[in-house]
Amino acid sequence: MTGEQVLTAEQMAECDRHTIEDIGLPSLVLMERAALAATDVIVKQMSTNKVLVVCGVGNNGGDGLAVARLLWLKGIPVTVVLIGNPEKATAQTKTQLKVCQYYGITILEALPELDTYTTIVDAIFGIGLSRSVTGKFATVIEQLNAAAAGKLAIDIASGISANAGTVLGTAFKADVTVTMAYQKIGQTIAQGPAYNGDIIVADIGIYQDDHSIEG
Ligand SMILES: NC(=O)C1=CN([C@@H]2O[C@H](COP(=O)(O)OP(=O)(O)OC[C@H]3O[C@@H](n4cnc5c(N)ncnc54)[C@H](O)[C@@H]3O)[C@@H](O)[C@H]2O)[C@@H](O)CC1
Ligand SMILES: [K+]
Repeated sequence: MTGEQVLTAEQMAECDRHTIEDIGLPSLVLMERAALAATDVIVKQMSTNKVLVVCGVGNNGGDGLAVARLLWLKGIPVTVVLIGNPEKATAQTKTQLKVCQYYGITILEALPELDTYTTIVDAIFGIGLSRSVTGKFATVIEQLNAAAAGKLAIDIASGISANAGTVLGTAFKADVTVTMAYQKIGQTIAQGPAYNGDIIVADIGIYQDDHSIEG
């Protein structure tokens, strides 16, 4: 079903759309499955002494906020940094933000001192990255890269072009990437492999050819 195929950002976005609009699986269900998959890898493979989840305001950030909540509910110390204007967040990400606020998870607007964090989760940009990373986003990514913590990227290392595999300005350097449904072509070419770390493809219920699936 998933695994071997490699998709462009546009193909992946079309698969997302098809699953949500044509099949009818709610977007928040897919986001929850993405977050459960990433959380599982964090718990099994990363140090959970103190986790920092750095989120943008797109749906990649929504995945990150859901991960933060799932870690929190397991009793793992977690802090969120939200970069970007929350008023511009997607509907799903606004919902995830509200839920994190309900649980009293600390949500910062700027990076804290990174020395004590054992794992950093990158949920800044996913396949929606559309231009070069500059300004505060670039500064944050460079500071994260300089930290000693283990690093996990959600879907794709922020700053890597999902189609070309090139670094768009600057990019997060992950030890592990949990990518949703299919690898993106940019993870397999150019600088992509050097920034992914180990790739884990998570089956979250999105299939490119769902008519060929046998029950
Ligand atoms: N559509 C869905 O239902 C699902 C989406 N998923 C997640 O959603 C991600 C895609 O979400 P989106 O399409 O919302 O996009 P992203 O979350 O990847 O990023 C889009 C946001 O980043 C901004 N942006 C793009 N390039 C920028 C730059 N260089 N500097 C500053 N801001 C920049 C855009 O204006 C927008 O606000 C996937 O990678 C995956 O992590 C998963 O939750 C699975 C289901
Ligand atoms: K990311």
